Amino acid sequence: MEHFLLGRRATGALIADPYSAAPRGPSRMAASRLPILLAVAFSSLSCILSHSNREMWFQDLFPPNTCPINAKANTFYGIMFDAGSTGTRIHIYTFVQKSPEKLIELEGEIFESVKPGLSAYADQPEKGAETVKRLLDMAIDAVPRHLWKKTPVVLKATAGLRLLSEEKAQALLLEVREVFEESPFLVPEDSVSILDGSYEGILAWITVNFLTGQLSGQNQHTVGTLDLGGASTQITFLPRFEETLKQTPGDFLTSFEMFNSTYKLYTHSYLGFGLKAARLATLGALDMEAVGGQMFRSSCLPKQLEAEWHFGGVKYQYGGNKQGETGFKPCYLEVLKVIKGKLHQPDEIRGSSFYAFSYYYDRAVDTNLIDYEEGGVLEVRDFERKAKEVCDNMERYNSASPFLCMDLTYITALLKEGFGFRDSTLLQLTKKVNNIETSWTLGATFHLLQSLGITY
Ligand SMILES: O=c1[nH]cnc2c1ncn2[C@@H]1O[C@H](COP(=O)(O)OP(=O)(O)O)[C@@H](O)[C@H]1O
Ligand SMILES: [Ca+2]
Repeated sequence: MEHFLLGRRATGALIADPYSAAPRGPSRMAASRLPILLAVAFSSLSCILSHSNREMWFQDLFPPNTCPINAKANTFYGIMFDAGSTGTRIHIYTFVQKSPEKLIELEGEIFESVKPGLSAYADQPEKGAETVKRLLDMAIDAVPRHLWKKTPVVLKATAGLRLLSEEKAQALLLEVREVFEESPFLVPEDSVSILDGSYEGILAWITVNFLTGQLSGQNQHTVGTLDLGGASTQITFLPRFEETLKQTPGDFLTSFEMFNSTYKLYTHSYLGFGLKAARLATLGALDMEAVGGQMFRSSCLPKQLEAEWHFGGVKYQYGGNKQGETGFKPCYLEVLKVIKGKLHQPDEIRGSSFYAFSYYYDRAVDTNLIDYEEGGVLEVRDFERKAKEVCDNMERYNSASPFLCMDLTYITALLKEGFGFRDSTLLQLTKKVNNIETSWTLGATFHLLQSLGITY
């Protein structure tokens, strides 16, 4: 079992900031003021302690002789980039410390994204870094000038870069690091890296459970999370039964500390099981070496379709089964080959409900199962019903993505045959909670603030 200690205790004065600045920036700034549980070491004792400990590398983050006891309400920022396999996103979080005795609050988020993801620039790392720079320019506008030097900027890449060769991934990360170094922001050590898969699940779990208020107070009823990316997928939950801990392979369990609690989580990231990687696997095109003008066909695609698809910087030609079968049944069998026996099935989850986002959300929106703004609660069987409807009437759904049938069938098979959920398992489809994106980036920013000694 792995054990992550997320951050260490803060030394108070390092948290304090004499400046008080109203957040400004684009209208996307979410105005929600979440009551927060971030325990911040703002006691006068820690203020004294920190004064004797000023030589730390992050000392510039806050003025050395600021005593929090005198600090007024202040605002600070954290910039977290998510370099996903299908796109790069910037999350600029605003936090407010209203008074030394109070816990800090997450005030809002500015979010923007670009496509394609960094991995599409595997052979042009400078161009890839340019996409990051364009997003970072937004932060220049969003963060008040006098706070630039104290605002940390971090980028974490997920499955797209995990699948690249070490050399290509490192070249991209190096270029991004240069962009950061040239910016006016605080660039912590290790500010540009590939995020470990198990961290990805844990940090998303922290985000969702933080935003839904489950990490504070005595009666915590945490919820499990399901993230379906382009290249990998994560499942994370807090096991309630001893039996689950006994039945689970050690590397699926991770213990970590956050907000003064220790959690032992079940989490796993399945690389190559994201929605787009699964398309390639279903088409039999996952082995990139095999590509070379070859046409990949599937019963999950419209019969007459012949098209090209670019993913991860590689071009694929694909099409429908001109002569053979199409529809839900043959498609399900095709997809099953990709999934069957490849995933661990914890018994405990069969009766639980889960939060689901990313491509679970997008495909549910695409087929009107949920509203784009509101999200909603679905049962696993709703995805299967929709998959049948789309796959057995493929021509009718022609206007949407030609992969709609394959995607819905994959989601159905992943949930049922992969993780072992029941038809009746409830899924809470959520994009935002209180106007904040349900992404691992918020959990990662808490971790960042902890490691900089700002919160614990
Ligand atoms: O912050 C976010 N807000 C909204 N959607 C997001 C965010 N981050 C990721 N997504 C969703 O994640 C999916 C793409 O996955 P991604 O590109 O992150 O692949 P990966 O996780 O396998 O690297 C899409 O459904 C996209 O809408
Ligand atoms: Ca992702």
